[in-house]
Amino acid sequence: MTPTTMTFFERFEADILAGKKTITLRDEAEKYYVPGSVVTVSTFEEGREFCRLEILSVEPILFDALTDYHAEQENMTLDELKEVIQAIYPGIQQLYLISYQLKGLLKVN
Ligand SMILES: CC(=O)Nc1ccn([C@H]2C[C@H](O)[C@@H](CO)O2)c(=O)n1
Repeated sequence: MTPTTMTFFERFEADILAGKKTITLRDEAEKYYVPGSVVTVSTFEEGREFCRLEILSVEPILFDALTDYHAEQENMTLDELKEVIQAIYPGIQQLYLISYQLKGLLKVN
């Protein structure tokens, strides 16, 4: 079944809404997103919905193949990006690069 939701750590919300963060790198468990589908995005911490994203592509990529270009799309340096990924997924090699575009903001209650 096509996933319809995605979570992000709250600290990345502003960058996503500003269009500064246009990819995310996830593990095996999140490789099932479907290009063309739209997902509702909420914060991991509180489950607060804040936007909708259209999934543009999902591609496998190895941790060791990450470059400055990927970091730029995450609005980070490559060192920062690698540190973030290792903190979330210790020791991971196989990642999935999910690119997306902002489809709409969700109203704050
Ligand atoms: C909250 C959750 O379930 N998982 C993740 C995994 C990754 N991210 C962010 C962190 C980096 O910007 C990229 C690369 O992994 O994606 C996230 O916000 N939440």
